[in-house]
Amino acid sequence: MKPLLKLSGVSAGYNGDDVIRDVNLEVHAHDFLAIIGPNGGGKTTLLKVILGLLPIRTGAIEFPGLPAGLKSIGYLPQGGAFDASFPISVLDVVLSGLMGQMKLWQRVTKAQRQSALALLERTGLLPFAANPIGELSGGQKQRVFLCRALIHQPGLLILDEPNTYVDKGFEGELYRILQELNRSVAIMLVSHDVGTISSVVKTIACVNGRLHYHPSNKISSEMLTYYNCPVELIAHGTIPHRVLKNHS
Ligand SMILES: Nc1ncnc2c1ncn2[C@@H]1O[C@H](COP(=O)(O)OP(=O)(O)OP(=O)(O)O)[C@@H](O)[C@H]1O
Repeated sequence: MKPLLKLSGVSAGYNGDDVIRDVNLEVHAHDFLAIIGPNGGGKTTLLKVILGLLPIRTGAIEFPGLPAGLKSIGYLPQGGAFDASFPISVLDVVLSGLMGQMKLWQRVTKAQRQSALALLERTGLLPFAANPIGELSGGQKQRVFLCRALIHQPGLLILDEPNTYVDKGFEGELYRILQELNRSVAIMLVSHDVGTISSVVKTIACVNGRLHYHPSNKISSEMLTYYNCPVELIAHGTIPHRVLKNHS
């Protein structure tokens, strides 16, 4: 099976300085890959080059198993990256995820509307479908943006810190939804929360300038220390968990 996404010897950065160096990575159908690493290690930069938002200095990025290339990728940016004060309904935000696929003069079909409503139902937001997006909480908005990233049925879903704004009560449910989605869509997930995601994902890549790939979801402190990605125990609320420390 061809990989959906293939990076070969990719280096990229800003103002002439490489942030990620000689990155090699393949993502295949049904993969559920966590991208972890310290602050400033280059995780978001990696996503930017995959999404074509940042030019690469060396190497190649290909989408052999995604016939529509970038258009087959669903993306949930950090914090939604959407002006939520815009007077638009929750349902229309979800449907706006189809814009890249549709011609200017095309109208949303009944089937597309039904799909959007089904996604809202799946994420517990159906009662809010007609509400202005600005009226929702941060966590609820993040769920709407997840639906928006899914509405065009991507082959690969990329999420940058999806739990940042999600209410704690929905975090477990979010991971459950992602695991269910993973039956039909490959997922790449950037996260700092090593403890939680290791039980959810299938494989792990640690990005710290270079990318170190682990074909398993088991994370040990030794492994992270070896790759210069030390972890520490912290507690949010009552449950302590491991997160990545800043690099010295
Ligand atoms: N637009 C930019 N211009 C210049 N430097 C940038 C830009 N964006 C990021 N950087 C720098 O690139 C490095 C990597 O940043 P990046 O956001 O990719 O890291 P990250 O691993 O996603 O970090 P975090 O975990 O804090 O989100 C950092 O040193 C950052 O300051």
